[in-house]
Amino acid sequence: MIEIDIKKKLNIDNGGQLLKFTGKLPLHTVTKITGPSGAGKTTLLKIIAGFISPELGRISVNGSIWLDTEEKINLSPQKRLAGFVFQDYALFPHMTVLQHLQYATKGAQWINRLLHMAELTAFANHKPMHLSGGQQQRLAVIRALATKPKLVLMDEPFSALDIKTKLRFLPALNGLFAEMQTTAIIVSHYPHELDVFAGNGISMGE
Ligand SMILES: Nc1ncnc2c1ncn2[C@@H]1O[C@H](COP(=O)(O)OP(=O)(O)OP(=O)(O)O)[C@@H](O)[C@H]1O
Repeated sequence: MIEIDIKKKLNIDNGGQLLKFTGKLPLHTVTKITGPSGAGKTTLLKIIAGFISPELGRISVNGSIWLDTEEKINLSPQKRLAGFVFQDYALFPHMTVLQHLQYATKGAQWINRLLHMAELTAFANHKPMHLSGGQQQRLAVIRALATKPKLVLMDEPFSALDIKTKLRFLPALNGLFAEMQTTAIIVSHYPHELDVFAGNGISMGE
């Protein structure tokens, strides 16, 4: 179980808005987060990953404390070991597709499997600027999975994919999550695109 109870001030320069989130998210399944723009979905994912610190709160994962502002505990992102798919992909411009994956793992078979799933095998030696938006996004997804993280946090990870690609890629991803017993938290503006994943939905800011 991931137990979250946090408070974070948002928009400090613009009047202030409080992001309050309390929830218990089950392990080994997908939690789907939706909500209007500005509700704080990205901020919540970054707080769970450890990239942003809330003013107040507590996060524990399977009993181990990642954050406790009262106890002054705040594990670094490196210690939380979550895979993260950023909304803007955050790829390395100077690295090829293959190098992105080799940076994360030495497992050649695993890399080949991820490339195949993302339909990127033929593009292994391409740098991001020579990939389409959808290919870049699929690379961001498989890079996040390359270290075989127990927890994957994905921010709008399918927004650049066309419907046919989604119909192939999402079920494959779902199968991989089941096989690896992955806990995933996925933010999407389109809740129905996540129907392939069993799991709970959370609506923020409505
Ligand atoms: N590190 C931060 N500290 C304080 N406020 C922040 C921080 N990062 C973003 N914000 C503010 O928090 C608000 C919510 O942003 P966030 O990106 O989390 O929303 P969102 O629900 O993901 O929106 P979208 O669906 O448009 O991506 C924004 O108004 C933003 O300016």
